[in-house]
Amino acid sequence: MSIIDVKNVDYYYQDGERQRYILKNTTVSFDKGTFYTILGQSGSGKTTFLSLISGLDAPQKGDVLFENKNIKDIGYETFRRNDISIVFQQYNLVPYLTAVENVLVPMAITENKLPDDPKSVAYNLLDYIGIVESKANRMVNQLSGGEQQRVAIARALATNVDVILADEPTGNLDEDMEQEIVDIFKNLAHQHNKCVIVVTHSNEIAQQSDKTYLLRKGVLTAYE
Ligand SMILES: Nc1ncnc2c1ncn2[C@@H]1O[C@H](COP(=O)(O)OP(=O)(O)OP(=O)(O)O)[C@@H](O)[C@H]1O
Repeated sequence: MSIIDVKNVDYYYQDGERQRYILKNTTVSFDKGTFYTILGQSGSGKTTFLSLISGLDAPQKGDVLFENKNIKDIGYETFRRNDISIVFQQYNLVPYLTAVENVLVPMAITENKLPDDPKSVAYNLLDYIGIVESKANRMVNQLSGGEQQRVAIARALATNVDVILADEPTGNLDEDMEQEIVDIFKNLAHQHNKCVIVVTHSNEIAQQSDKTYLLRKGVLTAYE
C-alpha cells in the first residue's frame, strides 16, 4: 500500500482573469522505502507540488491521501505536526538555538509518542547524520552550510515520521556536500524504509533516485 496518494489534483493560480494551471488532473502515488525526485525547471511548480503533499496548501480539485486517509480529514495542521517532515533549501533552522535544541523543537510540538529521553535521541540522530556532540552544542549559525543541512535532516527525523520531503535541499551546497546529503536520503529510504521525496532541478540528483517524475506545463510524467 502506498503511503501518499495524489488523486486527480488540479491546482492553479488566478492571474487576472486567467487561471494558470500548475497541476492538471495529477494522479501519483508514493511508497515507503523509495527515494523519489520530482524534476522540473524553475517556475514549473515543484514547490507548489510539495506544498500540496505537505498540507501547506490545498488543491482546488482532487485529494491528497496519507495512509488512505484524506489529509483534509486528518486536518492539515495535525498532518504536518505528526506525519511528515520537510527539509528546505535555506535550512530554516532557529538561528539563536544550538543544533541539538533545533532538533528538539519538533519533538516538543508533535503528538507522536516519543522516547523518554528526547535529548539523548536528538544527540544520537545528529551523530547518525555526522554531527558530533561538540558541534551539536554550537549555535547553528556557527556551523557550515553542509552541517546546517545535516541538522535540518536530523530535525526532520526527530518525530519519527515515515515521509521526508525536501525542496532543493542541496541548492546552497557544493558538489561534495551535495553527494553526502544525497547519500543520506538514499540511506533513509533503503535502510530505514522512509518515503523520501526531493524536488529539484538537478538531473544529477534525479539520476541517483529510485524513481523520477518530470513536472512540465502542469503535467507530471514518470521519467525513465
Ligand atoms: N501565490 C502565488 N500567486 C501567483 N503565482 C504564484 C504564486 N506562487 C507561485 N506562483 C507562480 O507559480 C509558478 C510555480 O511556482 P513554484 O514556486 O511552485 O515553482 P518552482 O518549480 O518551485 O520554481 P523554483 O525552482 O524557481 O523555486 C511560478 O511561475 C510562480 O511565479
